[in-house]
Amino acid sequence: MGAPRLRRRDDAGDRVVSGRLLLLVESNTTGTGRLFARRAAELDVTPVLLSKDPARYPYAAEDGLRTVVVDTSDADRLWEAAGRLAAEAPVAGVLTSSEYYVPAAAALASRLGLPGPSADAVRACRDKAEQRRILAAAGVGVPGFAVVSTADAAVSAAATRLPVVVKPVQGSGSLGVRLCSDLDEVAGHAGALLAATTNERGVATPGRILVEEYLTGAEFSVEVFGTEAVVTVTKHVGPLPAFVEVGHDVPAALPAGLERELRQTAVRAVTALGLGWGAAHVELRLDGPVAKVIEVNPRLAGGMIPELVRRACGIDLVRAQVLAALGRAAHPERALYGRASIRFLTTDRDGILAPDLTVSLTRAGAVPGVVEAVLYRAPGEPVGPATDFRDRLGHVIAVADHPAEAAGAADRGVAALAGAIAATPLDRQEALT
Ligand SMILES: Nc1ncnc2c1ncn2[C@@H]1O[C@H](COP(=O)(O)OP(=O)(O)OP(=O)(O)O)[C@@H](O)[C@H]1O
Repeated sequence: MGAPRLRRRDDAGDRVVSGRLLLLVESNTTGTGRLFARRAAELDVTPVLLSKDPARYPYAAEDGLRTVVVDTSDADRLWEAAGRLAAEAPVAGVLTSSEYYVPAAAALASRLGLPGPSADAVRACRDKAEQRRILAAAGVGVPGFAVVSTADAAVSAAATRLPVVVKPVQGSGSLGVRLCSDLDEVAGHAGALLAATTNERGVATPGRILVEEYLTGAEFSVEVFGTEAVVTVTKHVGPLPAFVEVGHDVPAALPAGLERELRQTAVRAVTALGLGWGAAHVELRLDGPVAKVIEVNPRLAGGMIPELVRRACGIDLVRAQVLAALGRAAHPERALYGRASIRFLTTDRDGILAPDLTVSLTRAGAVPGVVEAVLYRAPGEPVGPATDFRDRLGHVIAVADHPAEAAGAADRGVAALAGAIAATPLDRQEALT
């Protein structure tokens, strides 16, 4: 890789490029991807986004982020791209904020001799069936599950367990995760999932799905860094049969015993999976007094959770993750004792966004405690009921000293934001004709 170089001018423009590069392999599309690049720049490292299609991330152009177009699903193409960049300036780290590219980033980091999680561990973890088997074998609580590759096998597995959750073995953002109440629904949904040959990133699907016992207890996540539980988060999901995350409260307000149960289970899960490097996002549901793991993501949480943790606890998990990738010590210590809540805007019916969104945004922003109100869609866009994270329309973040105040302010804020949803496209069409 050669010795560190002095600052130089970037070929692609006249931005100043620092002596070392942080390679970002693709990005998530909702929030933290942008923050990784910003934190890197704050640490005097130049972020470079490696992507098949950088246009997927509008923030890259908005922030003037350097991008390299490369087939990120091909390890050798990534290696060659890293080699070309290393000829310009030393590569100091490799990271991703995208669930889908954690194994690719880990493998590239390892090949370059840079810090990162075990590529084998993250690959196994990303396959929810494999993850379930490892956790069950290690005695970590998980819902009852069956791995199947035909709709008939899904029906057989569901027969004694109804209602069941039927879901892909790989995925993110609750895509394809559905509660099925009878065997016809199981057959229909399992058949639809198995018929899809590629996921939403265009990657081939494995031809297996999970049929799981439905846990009805409250849902939480524990944000783990290394093998330390940093913070526990209360999660809210929208109406069944989908499981769209519609809000988070940070930190969760819990009795000490329950907090301990969640934290210990999350750390045992991370350890059993051979993770323990950088951030992991562990989702759990209660089954009586016992915490059971819904999923371990071998990456930083999405859904703006890192931003809530920063606002409530003064812990910057994105910065910690970037520091870890650069091989620098990162100790996420709590520095604040506030509360932060987010509520996502969703709708239960077809509609359209108003031509002027500023009124609703201003009203939401004016709710005491609200620190951020955002809409993700343009005026006049059609909207409809949410089945996965992509159908969320915006969010409101509120902070306060007490949990109920932060949650109440976020609820009031998102209710104000809902004023942006107007008549259905059909009504509008009729009105226009
Ligand atoms: N066995 C189960 N019992 C109860 N709820 C479940 C179960 N499996 C999944 N869910 C619900 O569905 C949501 C999404 O499931 P899961 O985490 O497996 O999918 P995902 O696509 O990886 O979602 P995300 O990226 O949001 O974590 C969970 O947060 C939980 O609310």
